[in-house]
Amino acid sequence: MLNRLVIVGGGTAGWMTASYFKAAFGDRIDITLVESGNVGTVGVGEATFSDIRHFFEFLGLKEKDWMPACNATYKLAVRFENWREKGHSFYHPFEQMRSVNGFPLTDWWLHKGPTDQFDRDCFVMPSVIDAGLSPRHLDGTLIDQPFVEGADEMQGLTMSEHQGKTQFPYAYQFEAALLAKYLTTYAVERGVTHITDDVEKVNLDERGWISGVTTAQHGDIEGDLFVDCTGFRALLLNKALEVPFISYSDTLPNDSAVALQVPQDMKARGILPCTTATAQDAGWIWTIPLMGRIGTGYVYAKDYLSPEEAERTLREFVGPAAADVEANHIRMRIGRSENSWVNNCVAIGLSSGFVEPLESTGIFFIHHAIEQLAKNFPDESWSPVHRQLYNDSIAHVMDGVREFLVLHYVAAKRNDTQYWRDAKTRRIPDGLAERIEMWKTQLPDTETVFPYYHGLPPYSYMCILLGMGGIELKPSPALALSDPGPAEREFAAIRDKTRRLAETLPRAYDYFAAQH
Ligand SMILES: Cc1cc2nc3c(=O)[nH]c(=O)nc-3n(C[C@H](O)[C@H](O)[C@H](O)COP(=O)(O)OP(=O)(O)OC[C@H]3O[C@@H](n4cnc5c(N)ncnc54)[C@H](O)[C@@H]3O)c2cc1C
Ligand SMILES: N[C@H](Cc1c[nH]c2cc(Cl)ccc12)C(=O)O
Repeated sequence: MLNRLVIVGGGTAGWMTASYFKAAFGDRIDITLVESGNVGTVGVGEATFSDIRHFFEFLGLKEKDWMPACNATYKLAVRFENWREKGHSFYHPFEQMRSVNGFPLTDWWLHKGPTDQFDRDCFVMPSVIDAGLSPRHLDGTLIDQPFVEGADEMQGLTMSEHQGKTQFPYAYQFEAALLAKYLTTYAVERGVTHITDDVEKVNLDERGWISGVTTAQHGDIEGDLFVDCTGFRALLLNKALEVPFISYSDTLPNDSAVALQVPQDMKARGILPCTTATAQDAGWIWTIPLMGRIGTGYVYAKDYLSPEEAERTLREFVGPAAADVEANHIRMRIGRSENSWVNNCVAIGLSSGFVEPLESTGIFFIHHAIEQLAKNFPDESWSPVHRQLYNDSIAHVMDGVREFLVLHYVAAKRNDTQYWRDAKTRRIPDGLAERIEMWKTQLPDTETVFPYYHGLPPYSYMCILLGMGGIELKPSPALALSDPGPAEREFAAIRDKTRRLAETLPRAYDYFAAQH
């Protein structure tokens, strides 16, 4: 039986993989995780997709247990500031797009918008976020959404099987290092062998398959399937097996980041329950509120900005609270491995690929890779079909997300610096130009977005197109011949619901203070 899994690397990717496979296969799988005591983890990675809740459910973990341990908060949207012009903001919320007579509400909004804010008119969440509210009441009940928690027909589905069925109203923000620690306890309690040591050599057999890894103090570790979770180093897949890496730098030039972890009194400050991405002269700054601190960082292209200037800008942006905080400068490898599974080696996490964290996709990539590996887990026959299906799925998810991110820059109206002007003339992925031409006339739908599963529904594309403001969009001509009454009633219903929620939901801080 093929059941010896060796995971090299103990960051978020390594521990998520170890925990998931123990939860999936129990004692029938033998898992060893070796992580260096000398090489650190990336140390950021704090905002997620809402889909991550399936991961926690699969492990049997409850919010009330893991969230306080990871200083976690709720994320109801990404808030984009200054991408259209300075002073403008809009949300990409976790909220299903309403549809009226077969047309998305955003189409009706284009036809006859009640205000110039598509997000506040078409969704409830933006006003909930502006008011700093929690999506759960103090007794734990969920915001009034068309969503049934724990519905039987949803159990055991992968993320791709869930897509389009429901939209859960929030994701999470947490300290990734604390989550890795929490999962270490989870995995070790369930029988994962944990070794702290440096892998110094990857041993290949005559076919070029990995027979084992040699550590500094624990000798050789042998296994059947090796999971490379060594981060940007990609020691097994890219270094030992020499699998080529496809850079995305021609379409996504941001290759650097500087991060700060700024202690804050969240009670005094309050929690804006979202991740904010504020456009800058040569990139953007993330702001992620956690319990007890703000995680923040400037993502930029070093062709346009030096690390010193980036750090200075970030410190000015944060203000005096950052004065004594040490900055963490990070070089990002943007792109993906040609194949993430080769022979008996599967790369998961940064070793497989990465795109800038503008839509918080890093942990989503890990979760997706784990689900796909579980689905395509090999036996002694090592069928190439499993590898092929896995590799295609990983490539599609990463290429699809790349396309979505490129759209942010192409659609942003801002053009006040060379960085933003170049964003309009840089090469874009094949197919995107044609799709944008189509979306100018007909808003994105399942038929016209990137044709493979990549985690993002068509309404996400609508939000970016409508919010960024640099591409002129037209409503469907059919709406001019249609009765506007039902759409007007829907806009009014959203206004009513927003008012009702503002009166009943607790402040986000108060909700978490009660949990802690
Ligand atoms: C600037 C930035 C911001 C990000 N923000 C987000 C976000 O908001 N949301 C999100 O979802 N994702 C985000 N990510 C991505 C996220 O950080 C990663 O996906 C996640 O942390 C997984 O990292 P990893 O485990 O693959 O690698 P790492 O954290 O780098 O871990 C690598 C592991 O390999 C081990 N290792 C390396 N060499 C050896 C060796 N020789 N022997 C033994 N062990 C070894 C190390 O000790 C470490 O344990 C961000 C990434 C960056 C760079
Ligand atoms: N898989 C979906 C992806 C998704 C839907 N809405 C949003 C909003 C934001 Cl900010 C990020 C991702 C998504 C999910 O996670 O719910």
